[in-house]
Order: sequence, then C-alpha cells, then structure tokens
Amino acid sequence: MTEAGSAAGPGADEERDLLGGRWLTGDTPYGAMIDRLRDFLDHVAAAKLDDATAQALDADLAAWTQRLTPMVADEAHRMFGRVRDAPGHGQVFAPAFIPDQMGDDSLHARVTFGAFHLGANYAAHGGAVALLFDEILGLPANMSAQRMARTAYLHVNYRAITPIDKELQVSAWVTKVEGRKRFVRGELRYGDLLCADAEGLFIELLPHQQ
Ligand SMILES: CCCCCCCC/C=C\CCCCCCCC(=O)SCCNC(=O)CCNC(=O)[C@H](O)C(C)(C)COP(=O)(O)OP(=O)(O)OC[C@H]1O[C@@H](n2cnc3c(N)ncnc32)[C@H](O)[C@@H]1OP(=O)(O)O
Repeated sequence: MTEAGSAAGPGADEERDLLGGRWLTGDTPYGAMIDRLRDFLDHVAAAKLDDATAQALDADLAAWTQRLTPMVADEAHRMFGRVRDAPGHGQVFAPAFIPDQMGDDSLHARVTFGAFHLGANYAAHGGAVALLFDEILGLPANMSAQRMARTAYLHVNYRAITPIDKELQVSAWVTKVEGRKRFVRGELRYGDLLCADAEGLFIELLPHQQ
C-alpha cells in the first residue's frame, strides 16, 4: 500500500490498495461524519423515546434518505468502510477499533462496544463479537496478500461476557500459511479477562474470483 494518492492517481485524499480497493485517507469530513453516526446509533440504542421524539427523528431520517438517494454510487466509488486511518476504517456495522500496532502478519487494537452492539445484560451481542473478529483477523490475513483473501471459516469461542462501554484489547496474528490458505488466531480481552478467542481460515482468491 502506498502512503497517499498521487496527482495522477485517485486523488490527494484517496489511494488504491494492493487489493484494488479505493481507500480514503486523512482527516476527512466523511470520517468525522461516520464517528458522529456511530455515536448517534449508540444514543438511539440507549434512549427511551417518547412518541413525539420518535416521530421527529423519523421525519429527519426520511429527509436525509431523500437527500442521499441521488448520490448512490457503484461499489468501487462508495466511501463506507474505506477510510483507511479512521476507527473501524469508516464503517459502523462493527464496533470502531483503533489499531495500535499493525504489522504484516499481526494486529493489536483497542475497541469499545457501545449500546448499539448490546446483546443483553450489558454484554455485547455474540454476532457483534464475531463480526469484530472477521474484521480483525481479516486484516493481517490480507496485509501481505497479492490478492484479497476471503473468510472460509471463523470459529469463535465465547469465554466470558464481553462488556459494553469499556475499552477492550483485541489482537490477531497469522499462525500458518499454506499455499492460498492463511490461518489466523485472535483474542479479545478486557484487561486480564479473556472474553473471546477465535480461529479463522482466509483463502486468497484466484484471479477469476476477484
Ligand atoms: C484499519 C486499517 C485498514 C487498512 C486497510 C488495509 C487493506 C486491507 C483490506 C481489506 C481487509 C478486509 C478485512 C475484512 C475481511 C472480511 C472478509 C470477509 O468477510 S469475506 C466474506 C465472507 N466469506 C465469503 O464470502 C467466502 C465464500 N467462499 C468462497 O468464496 C470460497 O469458498 C473460497 C474463496 C473461500 C474458497 O473457494 P476456492 O474454490 O477458491 O477454494 P477451494 O479449492 O474450495 O479451497 C482451497 C483450499 O482451502 C480449503 N478450504 C476451503 N474452504 C474451507 C473450509 N471452510 N474449511 C476448511 N478448509 C477449507 C480446501 O479444502 C482447499 O484446501 P487444499 O488446497 O485442498 O489443502
């Protein structure tokens, strides 16, 4: 991956990675908006709304949907999930993780699940934990790849409750490479407490599969 786009390339705030994807970089208004959207979803999930507030919010959201409709773009030109240096790389479906160390075959990050990812009893939803692992294991699986590697399987062990609203530590590292196959392990911890661990197999795509 290059550090920034060039004048001849996709633009000063964009780059293309090895996987052919289009990535935005930098402190963009889009990244700030995604942070706001994540915070908004946590507030919606945490609030007890009266009817008037729900109606007002519904109207505001309808207006925004209408404003965005003419801006629908094909996949190659979408921005969601493609802000390289934003928490969670600029998407909101998985909790925002902040990479602290990213090597060719490992990743260490901090992550906080909010109200939006609540399962019950102040514990994160199991599907949200699996989604985080798919993201976190998928990054080192793809870092040194010539072509994109897709998840063939993801096995998650839920060892203890994963608390929301607490900063957690998440790590992933490649354990074995066999031809196109990359085996990756991961752990999610709250301090000394192991909340969950995972093992995934990621398979580098063949040229005709991209
Ligand atoms: C914060 C900073 C950001 C910086 C950005 C940096 C850039 C990074 C960019 C991006 C990172 C992205 C991070 C997110 C990642 C998320 C990934 C996903 O969620 S992907 C969606 C879900 N997965 C699918 O949709 C796959 C669906 N399945 C398939 O497409 C195929 O099954 C595929 C490609 C996985 C394999 O199919 P075949 O036909 O190519 O390969 P065959 O021949 O079947 O298998 C090859 C070998 O693998 C084994 N294999 C295949 N599947 C297996 C399985 N489930 N279990 C065990 N072995 C399996 C086989 O037995 C075979 O092994 P033998 O070579 O014979 O030893």
